[in-house]
Amino acid sequence: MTRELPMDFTGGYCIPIDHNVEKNHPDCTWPRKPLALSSIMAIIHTPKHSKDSGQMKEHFASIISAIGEDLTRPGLADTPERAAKAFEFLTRGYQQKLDDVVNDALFPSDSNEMIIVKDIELYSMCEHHMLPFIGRAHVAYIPTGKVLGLSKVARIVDMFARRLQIQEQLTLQIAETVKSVTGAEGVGVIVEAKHMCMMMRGVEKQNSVMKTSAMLGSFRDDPATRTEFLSLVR
Ligand SMILES: Nc1nc2c(ncn2[C@@H]2O[C@H](COP(=O)(O)OP(=O)(O)OP(=O)(O)O)[C@@H](O)[C@H]2O)c(=O)[nH]1
Repeated sequence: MTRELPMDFTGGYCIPIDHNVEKNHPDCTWPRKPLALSSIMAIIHTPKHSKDSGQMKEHFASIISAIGEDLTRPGLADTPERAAKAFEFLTRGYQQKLDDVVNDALFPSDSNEMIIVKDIELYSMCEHHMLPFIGRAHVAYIPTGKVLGLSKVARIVDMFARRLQIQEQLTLQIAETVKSVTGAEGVGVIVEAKHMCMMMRGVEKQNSVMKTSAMLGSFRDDPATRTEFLSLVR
């Protein structure tokens, strides 16, 4: 079945952003035109959900009953509550605010050399099956006067990973956010991950790895910068 995914156009390539955005956003037309960075940031930093763990607990109880299990047996009695808590944790990115995540950890620096944070492990969940995808992110940027606290790069990765995602969107969100927070002249992000929806079910391929990248600013425009990033990541 061919499916039209809602698309956004950023930095020269298209990625799905959000099912509601395309319908509602006046800039989202076809053929696509670039969204202003402020619009992108507003979209990706606005949590669209408020948590309700009581409701989640009830829903998990319904799912357990629906698969034919006995909710009253001792092993399962507390499972709806545990599952709700786990799910809340796994999707906590919706509750996070960028300002809190960054916590003003931006420091003046004269460096204009590439900064890379490699091998940031990530745990996310595909929005199609709500099954995990697990992998690593490599994030690089070239600062222009200020650098970001090292841990904050990993926190930004987590903030977006801990939502229902597709890998392409996650990759771009990390890149756009690092760029907007640091004002970097360029940002490169590579994510490599294995998707449980392809391993545990469906096509059942155990060894395929998905690699996605987002190159912004000089990482996009300057082949030497991109090559340096790719060689350092390798
Ligand atoms: N591009 C992309 N696709 C993803 C990601 N996570 C899951 N998918 C894919 O989303 C698609 C959903 O396809 P559907 O045909 O609607 O669902 P399905 O019948 O469960 O598909 P199968 O997984 O092929 O059994 C599948 O091809 C998944 O592999 C992701 O991060 N990026």
